[in-house]
Amino acid sequence: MTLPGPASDDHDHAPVIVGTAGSFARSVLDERHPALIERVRQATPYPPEQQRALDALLEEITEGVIEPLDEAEPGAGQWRDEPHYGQRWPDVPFLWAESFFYRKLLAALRYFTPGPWQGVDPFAPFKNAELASSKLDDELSALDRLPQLPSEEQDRTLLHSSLWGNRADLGFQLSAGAEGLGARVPGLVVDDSAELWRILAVARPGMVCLVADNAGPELLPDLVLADHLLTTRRAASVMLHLKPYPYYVSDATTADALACLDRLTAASGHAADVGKRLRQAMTSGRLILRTHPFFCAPLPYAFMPDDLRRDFSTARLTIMKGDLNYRRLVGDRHWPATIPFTEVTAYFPAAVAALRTLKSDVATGLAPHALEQLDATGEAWRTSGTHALIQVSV
Ligand SMILES: O=P(O)(O)OC[C@@]1(O)O[C@H](CO)[C@@H](O)[C@@H]1O
Repeated sequence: MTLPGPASDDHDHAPVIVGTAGSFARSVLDERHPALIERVRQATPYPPEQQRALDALLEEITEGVIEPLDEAEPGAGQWRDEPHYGQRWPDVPFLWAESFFYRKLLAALRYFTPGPWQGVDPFAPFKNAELASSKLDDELSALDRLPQLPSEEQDRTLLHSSLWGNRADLGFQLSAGAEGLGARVPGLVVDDSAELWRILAVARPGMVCLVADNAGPELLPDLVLADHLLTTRRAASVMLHLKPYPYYVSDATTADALACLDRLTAASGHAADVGKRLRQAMTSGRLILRTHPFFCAPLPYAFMPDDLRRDFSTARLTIMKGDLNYRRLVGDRHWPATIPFTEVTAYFPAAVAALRTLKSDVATGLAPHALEQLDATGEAWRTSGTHALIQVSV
């Protein structure tokens, strides 16, 4: 099943986002993807076969039309019936184009092909460098001051650290530092955090699904938040949804989650305590790692398969992290930014919260005056990552 294209919009749907000339989506297709091919090439000494395949991919996305995966590519059959082959990359739904680009990149690098390169994460050099950064040591040691904070401040600090972790710093220092989180709050265009904590403040905690986004500097605060939900009995269990294979450069896989656990337990003080508790939670089944092929599908969550819908329907709350998950949650369309978040997520089987830094055009659930103020700034508030939102739909 494929995202309805621009021509097939229902009358009550906004136009699907495509790579219109001059748009953010177009800049991703024309600039970020070619640049990423070169970054991947520089980071790992791939042999001539992969080099030739990368050259062909670069030519296809810049000069050509969308070509199907080679028939010999493992899993090509799942992509065989897509309706966009032969079209220009900017002319098809941006969500589809971006997702298929990453699938073709892994094909070019023989990620799925039995042999020496099978399962080698092309983005590992970038992820490993982020996780090894000494900057994280300072961030993690700032966690030592967390237990002294009042419980509500702990809630706020860890929720905001998870939210802003999307911007490659953990945000823990912000909570303990002089400037505090106040420095970030102006960037918060919607804040439904009170509703989020209300949903979790129940006598008998249930399962919380946390749909992860990026590894390293984002996944670390996500894991600290998961530990906090477990230790403060807001969650009986946390189901951490991860990508089944490398995706969108930084998206977290199981290997990345385990690397973060190691980073926590190898730290000192509170961070190490959190790491130990999370390892125990995993072995006791209270922290469950889950993945599903749909997390790398080019479709909105409205098209999720039944087994994934069941996971979310049994959860007290599902927390969707990051920009791509938001685009898939609300549908990657040119919605009026004031359309209620509850309206565009009405299909979701249970309570859902989005923790998202705005890094692409789609926006929903903004108050009219907030939208007016943001547009009046003349800043690229939708795509610069300087603004964020916490939205809840029950
Ligand atoms: O989901 P994340 O990691 O927060 O952000 C992913 C993302 O913002 O990066 C792309 C641009 O490079 C966007 O198209 C996409 O939504």
